[in-house]
Amino acid sequence: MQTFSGVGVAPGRVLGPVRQMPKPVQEPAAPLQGAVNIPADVTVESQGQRIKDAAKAVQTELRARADSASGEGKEVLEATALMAADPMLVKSAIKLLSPEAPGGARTAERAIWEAGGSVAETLKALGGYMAERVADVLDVRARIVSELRGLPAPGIPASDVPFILAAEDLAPADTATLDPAKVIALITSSGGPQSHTAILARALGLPAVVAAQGVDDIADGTEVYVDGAAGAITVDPGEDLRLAAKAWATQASTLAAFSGTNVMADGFRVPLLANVGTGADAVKAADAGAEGVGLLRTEFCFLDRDDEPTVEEQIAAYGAVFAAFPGKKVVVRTLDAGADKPLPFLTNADEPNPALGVRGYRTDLTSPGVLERQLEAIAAAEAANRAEVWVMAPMISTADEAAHFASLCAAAGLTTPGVMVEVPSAALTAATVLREVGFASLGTNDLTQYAMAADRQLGPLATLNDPWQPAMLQLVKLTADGAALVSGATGTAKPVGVCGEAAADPALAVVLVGLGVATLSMSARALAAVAAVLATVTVAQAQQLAATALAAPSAAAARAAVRAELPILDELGL
Ligand SMILES: C=C(OP(=O)(O)O)C(=O)O
Ligand SMILES: [Mg+2]
Repeated sequence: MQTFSGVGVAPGRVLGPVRQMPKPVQEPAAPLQGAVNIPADVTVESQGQRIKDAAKAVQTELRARADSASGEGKEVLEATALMAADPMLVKSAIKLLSPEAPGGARTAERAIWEAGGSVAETLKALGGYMAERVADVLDVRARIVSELRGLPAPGIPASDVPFILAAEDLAPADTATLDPAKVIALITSSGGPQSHTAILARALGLPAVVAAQGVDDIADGTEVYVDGAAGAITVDPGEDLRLAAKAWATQASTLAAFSGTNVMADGFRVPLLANVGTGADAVKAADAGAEGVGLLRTEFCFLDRDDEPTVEEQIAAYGAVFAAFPGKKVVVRTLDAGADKPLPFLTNADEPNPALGVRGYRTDLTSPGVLERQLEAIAAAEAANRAEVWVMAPMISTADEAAHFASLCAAAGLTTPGVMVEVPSAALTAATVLREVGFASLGTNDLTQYAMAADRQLGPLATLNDPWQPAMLQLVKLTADGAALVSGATGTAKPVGVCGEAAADPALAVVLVGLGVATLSMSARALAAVAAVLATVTVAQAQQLAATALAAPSAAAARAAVRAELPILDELGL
């Protein structure tokens, strides 16, 4: 039995065949200037026919996939199928096959590559809706090149049977076509606990292991067992692991849904909120019982945009989220562009150190006005809905920045400004920072990467990039202790929540509460498991477990010591 070990980022035990994510398509070689590097027996006509046949095959395949897909995935596939059928694309590729074409004759692969590139440039220049189709054209061109080469199509493989998707890492764009009915687990050789693969897995409730070296070499069809909590992948599993997968399936269907009110064993309330990116996410979160939204990632509404969304577009996007939570708290985070979430209208893609660069709140330095217009839109959307809107800025590092953000919120008529604590300086000076605003929310994904100086996207650094690191837990404690020194209007400490992925780990959630965190925000899928575990401990026990974790010499020791005291985790297979 061969095993691979990595970092478990979403719990669950499943068994199934592996399907590898095809490698990205390599650019076909350009012809030498003026030279015809094509064998004499290959005619322009035969190459033209190859292009036509390949385009047709791609279109047929995409149509078939669109027919069996639903929702956003179906729309993406339909739009891409239309592009593949576009006669302009095929015609301009065929022109490039001729020896008379500027620069000489191309191979069929090179011709479709260049033709697709030109169409993409034209669409980009047209802007607006047309520019949004650029990704579809580039996808079609990659698919036609793969077809011509006889290689599997790029993107998530199509399959009639459920499978375990193996990849080096997944990009945000892969999420639209990932069908959770078909993909039953994710395993990657790269990526950290805060990578897009990890965030996606938790949002979809799929067991996942990242940073498991070698899994991208497992042959297609090989049966493996994945344990998303233990971070282990076993090839050709024995009978005991088959039974474990069966037991998990039974358990997963019996874990009661979240009731909508989280109460600890002694009656203490810790509201459980949801992390969302769009109105559609918010509707799902409300259905899952979320007590509000603890993080609206506003940049997720505009990731495919080259230009700044208008105030009206923003009002519509935020209003759709507020409408799903009438009378409930919704914490809106202002645009967190930069690093892993580039927005061309705000960030410079050529920065040498993007994670340490102009990102989050800092873009107000280089693109003044965008933040004010966003706050204006949030205030207008608040006025048109009944949600209780709080607003926070990402990447705040100093009390001065917090004060400036609060003054912008006040000018927009927004009454509850706050900050994300995701830069260690903000945690270390929490009391002075919190004097300027009404609340703080710990972004443990970034706080971990900055505390440990370990890029959250990098697989080899996954063990450093672990929110159980005792240094991280100290920063959480410092923030909660700092907040306790500063009281708000009601005379009580200013509230500190957690909206990083740490909140979705049921054992770590207990520790966070023990450290003084008042609310936890997570992907809606995690609500039921976190609530089930919190219901078994009192605040005093959580504080004891927090002390145990803080005293541990390593992340692994902290996790093991706390898990040993929470038998419910094993009972629920978490
Ligand atoms: C919640 C966070 O923000 P994001 O993951 O969007 O950077 C975080 O950093 O923990
Ligand atoms: Mg962050």
